[in-house]
Amino acid sequence: MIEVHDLHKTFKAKSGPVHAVRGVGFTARDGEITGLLGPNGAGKTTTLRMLYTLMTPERGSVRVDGLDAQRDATAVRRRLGVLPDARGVYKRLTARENITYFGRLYGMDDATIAVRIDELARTLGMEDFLDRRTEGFSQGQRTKTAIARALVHSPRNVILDEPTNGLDVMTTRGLRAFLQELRAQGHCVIFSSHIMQEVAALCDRIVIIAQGEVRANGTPDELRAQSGEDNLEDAFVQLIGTEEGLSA
Ligand SMILES: Nc1ncnc2c1ncn2[C@@H]1O[C@H](COP(=O)(O)OP(=O)(O)OP(=O)(O)O)[C@@H](O)[C@H]1O
Repeated sequence: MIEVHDLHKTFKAKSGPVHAVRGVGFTARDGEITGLLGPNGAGKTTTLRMLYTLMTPERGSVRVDGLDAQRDATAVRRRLGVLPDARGVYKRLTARENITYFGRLYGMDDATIAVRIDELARTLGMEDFLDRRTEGFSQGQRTKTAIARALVHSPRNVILDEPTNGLDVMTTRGLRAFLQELRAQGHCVIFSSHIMQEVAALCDRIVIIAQGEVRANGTPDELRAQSGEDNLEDAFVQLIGTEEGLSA
């Protein structure tokens, strides 16, 4: 479970401060998929970076399975699997070597890593390119490698930044099924997206974020009720106040 309380983050820019995240709070539960939905520049990536301890918030706190992300950063990292916005796979290594390297960093032995890679490769459809160097990989192949790498240690909590960016329809469907499987196994899954159809199709709980603030938070039914709209798409537009950047 990931509990986020009153996060704030400001960046200095030449033109003045950018208040990227202003008091974001929500809870992502085990056995649920929580979607962070918002237009470009809403503060999703910055929020996620604070969740996975890459960035320190100016204010507020993050707890992962009850552990404080700032005080117990190492223990928290062990409990997280992260697909960052910059996928950053090592291009001289094969996909398998990339994943193995991360498994070793998590203290896994090679036999366990090999079994786990077989499992992930099957689920994500990676068999064809698993033993190729990642240099020249398509975006989808790189993303799959980065997802497998994030999950090699079977983390309790999974954070994915725009996981379907650049993926084709079939791969997106496969990834959806995969996230549903993680949910069924009781994992806590958070992913960000600016595509409302995607969030609507998959999420148990949706946190709508715009201009660094949470505009609404609830199940799809609750959001429909809150906005007074029957259609989820209309509810999103109403709650965010703009259609900009919210489309496939
Ligand atoms: N390192 C940084 N320095 C300066 N400004 C930043 C930095 N990182 C983010 N920002 C600004 O903070 C705001 C929120 O950015 P963020 O990347 O969190 O949004 P996002 O919701 O993930 O958007 P997108 O869907 O476009 O990826 C934006 O205005 C962005 O320009």
